[in-house]
Parts: sequence; structure tokens; C-alpha cells
Amino acid sequence: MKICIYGMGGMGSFFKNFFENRGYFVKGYDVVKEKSEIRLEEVKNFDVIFLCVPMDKIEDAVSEIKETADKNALLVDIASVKKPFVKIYESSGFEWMSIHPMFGPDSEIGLSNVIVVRLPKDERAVRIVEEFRKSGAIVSFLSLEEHDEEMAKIQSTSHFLLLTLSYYLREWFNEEKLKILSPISLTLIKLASRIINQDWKMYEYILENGREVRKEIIKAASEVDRFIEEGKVQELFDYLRGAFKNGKNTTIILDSARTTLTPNSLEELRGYIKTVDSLILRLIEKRVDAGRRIALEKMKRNEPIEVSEVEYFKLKELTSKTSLDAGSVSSIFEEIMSLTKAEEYKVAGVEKKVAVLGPAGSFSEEAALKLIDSKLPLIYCSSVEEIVKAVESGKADFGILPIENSINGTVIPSLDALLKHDVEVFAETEVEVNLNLAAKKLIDLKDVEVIYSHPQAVSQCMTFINNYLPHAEIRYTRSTSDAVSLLDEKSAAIVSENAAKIYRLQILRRSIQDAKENVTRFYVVRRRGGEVRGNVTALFFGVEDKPGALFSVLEIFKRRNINLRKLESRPSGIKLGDYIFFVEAEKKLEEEELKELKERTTFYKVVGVFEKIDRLNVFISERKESSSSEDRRAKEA
Ligand SMILES: NC(=O)c1ccc[n+]([C@@H]2O[C@H](COP(=O)([O-])OP(=O)(O)OC[C@H]3O[C@@H](n4cnc5c(N)ncnc54)[C@H](O)[C@@H]3O)[C@@H](O)[C@H]2O)c1
Ligand SMILES: O=C(O)C(=O)C[C@]1(C(=O)O)C=C[C@@H](O)C=C1
Repeated sequence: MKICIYGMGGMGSFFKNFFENRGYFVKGYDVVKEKSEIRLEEVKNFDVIFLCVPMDKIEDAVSEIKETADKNALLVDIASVKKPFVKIYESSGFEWMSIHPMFGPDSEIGLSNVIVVRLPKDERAVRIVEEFRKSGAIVSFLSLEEHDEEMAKIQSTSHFLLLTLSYYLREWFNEEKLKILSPISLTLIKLASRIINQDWKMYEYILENGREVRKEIIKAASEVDRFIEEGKVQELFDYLRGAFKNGKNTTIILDSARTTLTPNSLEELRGYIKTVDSLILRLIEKRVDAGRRIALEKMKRNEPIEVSEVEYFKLKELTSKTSLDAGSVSSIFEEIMSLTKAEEYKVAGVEKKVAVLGPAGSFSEEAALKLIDSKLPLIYCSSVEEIVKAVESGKADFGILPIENSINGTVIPSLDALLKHDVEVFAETEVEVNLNLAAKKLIDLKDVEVIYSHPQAVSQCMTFINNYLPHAEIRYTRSTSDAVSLLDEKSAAIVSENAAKIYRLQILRRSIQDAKENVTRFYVVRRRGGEVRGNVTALFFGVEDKPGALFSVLEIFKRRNINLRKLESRPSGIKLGDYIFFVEAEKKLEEEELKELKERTTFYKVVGVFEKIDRLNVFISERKESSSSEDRRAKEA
């Protein structure tokens, strides 16, 4: 979906950033050359046109668009009132949708209201609404007539009252008066100034739309006056409380109004910073509170607490909005997000975090689910090295990495990461691997032009591919579930059943792996220093480059009657032909054996002594037993 923003003023720039940050191709056109990124003729290359010109320019803009744009383009109207423009859109020949963003260009989308006034049966329109919803906006629906009626009550009233207030105070008010204002009057005056200093034409449309309402307000003012004159203020308050119940949480509004002032002396500047600091603190508390509620929702949905893509895009968006040093701004928000996550983990009862290979639907996730039964503690990493690093740095308490598959053998990147980094293998588990060919829709195998998957998964399915998909091109991805994001109508992915379910794919063929008995073994790693259990030792060692060097090490195991489950060699990375060996010895090696190893090797590194496990405790003890206690906790909170 290519989006053209037609009119790159306040709202136009807002929508350009909004869609660009969500990965869309967006370009802006404006009559003012400096603001324009494309020429008018290029508007024809776009399939959605957001009309962001002032209301008095809508008619001209639609005529211009009619001359140039593709007739299949979708027009998006964002005007503040609707009735005056319906005919223009209806006669334009374009499909059109109409929304009203109930916020200004300087606002944040989260919890902002977006009113959908006309939603055609068009995939693009639905997608636009979905983007708002996904960004935390509150989306409501009103008909065209209802919209203008409601806007008279909503916008015409507040603008009329603020204009009336400033009109009344016009001769009295000056900057000196700021020193004696109350927080409420300061807030109102600041809001009035905001309106007065914007484009009057937009307000003219809005105020005109509220002709009846204005008369009613004047009447209401004299009724309120009568209550006061007759000594019935309590009655007035009681009466109004019926409708306006909640006055809490308003201190932040009043304190924020003070941050719009300009301090002068050093003392005032320090006072200003104090107010800002306390606002930041209160806002962080509110943010953490929202995180706690998110955690409850994640518990219900069994979703991980940590969502690194959300964090990544958040930091990207935040740093793009400021001229402050991007690194410092990122660090501050990373810290704030850590605090939020720590509280989320507390609410969910997660004591230990677990790094797995992502994204969701990978076999590593399946191994984790087998051991933990919950996705809450999972941190999805994009490579096995990232898993090991997460454990090494303390970001995760445990890491689950594939070490060996019954068909493909050793997972080399896992070995390399274990050699390079300092973590301890303390457990292992096995997962049966069932691979399926899946696509976005049910298609014939002969129509599959591309197959996406992880190299290991592909090599496990070569017989099937050679027999049924010899014509298809194979493209490798970082994980089986990563393949899903690349799918189009003519491609298929080799994925787990879990991934097919998560990503709503159609399974074209089940169990396509060569050997029906297909098992992957996973290591569970932690930082060094935990209690040692089990009787298999995993270790690396190096030997001198001379005849019999490897034999002399293996001789130790033979003589001591220690069976080796595994023997792998990896290039040392120092010079060609120089190798490092990895073994799994079926014994917890003792001092004596290690001493002998030391004598016959150039180096050795024990990566762990491990046992087979089928549970991994990661929740605080009281929560461990059942998911019904999880439900209870969610309800209590
Ligand atoms: N500003 C708000 O708070 C707000 C809130 C909700 C909805 N809206 C609606 O958004 C629309 C735009 O408002 P705004 O505040 O962004 O206006 P704006 O004045 O900030 O920007 C309008 C832009 O349109 C350009 N323009 C004018 N005529 C043009 C033409 N014929 N072709 C191409 N570009 C042209 C101008 O150069 C300017 O850059 C209006 O319909 C308004 O009702 C505004
Ligand atoms: O958006 C969420 O899912 C949150 O839990 C909030 C939040 C955050 O602090 O911003 C915290 C954890 C996630 O990793 C992403 C974001």
C-alpha cells in the first residue's frame, strides 16, 4: 500500500511520520514546493491519498487529484467537519473513506480518539483503521450526520467557551498576569491561546457547524448564573456530578500547564526543573502501572512479557522525534522499559527469563514450552549467539539452544557460541520435529515457486522437495518461523505446526521430513556457578599439531572407561588446519581426569555437566503449581 499525503502541513506531516514508522512507503505532496517530496504528476503512482489540505482548499485539491491520480486510488478525508464536503467526494469518482482524528498534529496517537465516519468495503480502508487501533488509538464509528452533530457539542462548545473567555479577558490579560493565575485559569488561558494562534479558517468551519449549540450555551450560562444568584451552588454541583463523576488524575494536567511558562531567574529555573522532574516521575509511575495491566493481559493470552520489536520501534520513533542525542535518549528509555518490564515480570510471577530462538513458532520455542508451559518468560533472539550473549550478560537467566538434530547432526553455530562465550550448559531436553509445508492459502504444489525455511529444516526435507517441488527455488531464512514473514501467494514455508497455527497458515503437506523419527536435542544454559547435577560433561579442547595428539587425549577416556557420546572438530580460527575438539563424555569429570586432560591438551574448556530435564522452574514458587492460580491472580489484580 503506497500512501501519498496530499498537503504537508500539520496533520499531513503527522500522518507521514505515522505510516512511515509503521513501514509503509509514504511521500508528501504540497503546493508549497519546499514541503513537497514529489511532483503533482507522481500522485498517480499511489493507491491511497490522504487529503490533508485546509478545509477551504478541499474542493480545489480534489479537482487537482482527479486530473492526475489513478482512479482506483482511495481518498482519505480527515476534515474536522463533514457535511460541506460529502458532495465533492461523492462526485469525484474515487472510492473514499472519511475519518476524523480528534487530535492536533503535535499529539501522540496512543489513547487519542479516531472517529471513522465512512468506511468503504475496501481492504486499504480496513488496514488504515487497523493501524490506528494497533497504535493504541480509540477508534469509534459515527455516521456523517451524527459526526457533525456530535462535533457541534464537542468542538464548537469548547472553542466557543475559550474564545468567549479570552474575549472577555482581552483588555485585562497580559504576561504579568501569569504571576497571579491559578493552575485552572492558567490551563484555560493556555488552551485559548493555542486556538487563537492557529488557522482561523479551520475554527470558522467548526464554529459555524455549532450554530444551535452556541445559542444553547448562552442560555446555559444564564441558568448557571441563576443557580449562583439564588444560593443554589450545592444543588448545581450535585446536579452536575451526576454526569461528570471522576475528577481524579487531573493534577498532572495542571502541573503540565506550568511547564508552558518561561522561568527567568536561576531559582525559577530550578523550580521549573523540579516541577518537570516530579511530572516525569509521576508519568513513569503511570507508565509502569500500564505495564502491570499489560502483564495481566499477557498472562491471559500466554504471550511473552518481552517484545523486542515493540521496544526497537519505540526507540526508533522516539529518537526520530527529538534533536537531543539519540544514544542518550535511547538509554533513558531503555532504562524506563527495563523498569516497566521488571514490574511486568513481578505481576506475572516470573522469576527467571528464558532466551530462545525467535520469532514465535520456532522449535526452540516449542522446547521452551515443553519445559515451562508458558511463553511469559521468553525472550526471542535472532541467533543462537544472541541467546548465549543474553545469558552471559544477565539479560536472560536461561537460554535454550539447539545442539543436535537426529538427521542433520550438530548445530554448528551453537558450538561456536559456546566456545566463544562464557555460559554453562546444565541441562538438555529433546523435541520431536515435525515439519510441514505451509502457505498463506491452499495452493497446488506445482504453483509453489519459492520455498522459504531455515537451512536445517530444508535439508531435513530434501527427499520431499526433490520429489514434489523440484521446480521451486529454495531461499534460506534465520529460523523456520522467520520464513512466514516472507510468504506471498506463490511461495511456501517449511514450518512447525505451532508456527502454522500462530501465523494462520494453511498446511499443504504434513510431516514432510525425510526420516519420520526426527528429534532435536537442546541445551539449557545459564551463567556459571549453579548447582552441578547430571553425569555428562561437555567440553572443548585443543591439541598440538602433531601425530597422535588427539589419540593421546582420547586414550584418557578409553583407559578410564568413559563413553563419548559426541566428538566434533571445529576450526580454531587461528590458522588453516588448526582444530578444536568438542566432546560429550558420559561422566561428571573429576579433578584427576581434568588434570590429565590439562597435561595432554593445549587448552580445555568445560562448558558444563548436565542432565536431561523435563521441567524448568522459572516462576516464583507460589505460582508454580497450576494455571488456575494464574487465573486467580489475574482476577485479584
Ligand atoms: N490541525 C488540527 O488540529 C486538525 C485536527 C483534525 C483534523 N484536521 C483537519 O486536517 C486538515 C488539514 O489541517 P492542518 O491543520 O494540517 O492544515 P495546515 O494548514 O497545517 O496544512 C495544510 C497544508 O496543505 C497545503 N495545501 C493547501 N492547498 C493545497 C493544495 N491545493 N494542494 C496541495 N497542498 C495544499 C498547505 O500548503 C499546507 O502545507 C483539515 O481538513 C483539518 O480540518 C486538523
Ligand atoms: O508493549 C508491551 O507489550 C509492554 O509490555 C510495554 C513495554 C515497554 O515498557 O514499553 C515493555 C515490555 C515489552 O518488551 C515492550 C514494551
